[in-house]
Amino acid sequence: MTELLQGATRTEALAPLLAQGWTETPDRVAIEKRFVFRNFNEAFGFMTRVALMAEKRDHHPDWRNVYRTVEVTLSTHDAGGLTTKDTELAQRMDEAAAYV
Ligand SMILES: C[C@H](O)[C@H](O)[C@H]1CNC2=NC(N)=NC(=O)C2=N1
Repeated sequence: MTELLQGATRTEALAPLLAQGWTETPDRVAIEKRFVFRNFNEAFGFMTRVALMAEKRDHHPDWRNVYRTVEVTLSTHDAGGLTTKDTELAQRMDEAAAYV
């Protein structure tokens, strides 16, 4: 199982993501972000790219799509919080969102 991010390692791993619009959930076991695209086609294209990536990594987002917005929450369930699987997927999602 991937180790929980804790202490200074956690702070360092989260810093760039918080600067890119990710926030910690109030219970601190997950990070979340709302992506807003120009239209549904772009939103669903993003979800398609991320879905393939998530399946390859066996690490999947909790997400909700309404028209052109996609709300995402990331955590590692079996670790009970945040791991590098989440911070890495978050970074890849930001890259996928920029590719529209
Ligand atoms: C059995 C399988 O590896 C696990 O259920 C995986 C699948 N995808 C997952 N995705 C996420 N976000 N967290 C997990 O803990 C997780 N676990």
